[in-house]
Amino acid sequence: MDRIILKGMSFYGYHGAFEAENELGQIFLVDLELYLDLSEAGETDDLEKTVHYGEVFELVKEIMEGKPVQLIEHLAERIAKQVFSHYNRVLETKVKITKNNPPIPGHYEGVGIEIVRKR
Ligand SMILES: Nc1nc2c(c(=O)[nH]1)N=C([C@H](O)[C@@H](O)CO)CN2
Repeated sequence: MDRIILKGMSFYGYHGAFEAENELGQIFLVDLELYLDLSEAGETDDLEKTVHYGEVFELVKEIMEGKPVQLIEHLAERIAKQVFSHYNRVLETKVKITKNNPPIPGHYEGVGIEIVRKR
């Protein structure tokens, strides 16, 4: 299916299950895919016939820079719900959230989760 992709969005937030994370904060990376039919927008060259990815960025930013929660799963679920409630055209969404520097000793590129939700 066609999709709109928002890749490597980066936000500073205070989410986490540990107190240190809530106090110091850290960078969260978000990748988002919206599955929808893009043929009408392609045919007509009309922004009204698709989803404006700039608006979607603002929606994600509000959640990621908003009230701290414990789990990145909860952030991803909130993003998926907001996408569906704002954009009827979107049939499915994939949300990936990564922390590159969580307070976990060891060597790794990052830790994260990915969810796929259908309307
Ligand atoms: N599945 C998850 N596991 C963990 C999370 C999370 O959000 N989802 N969070 C933490 C801590 O906040 C982590 O950043 C530091 O250990 C632990 N595990």
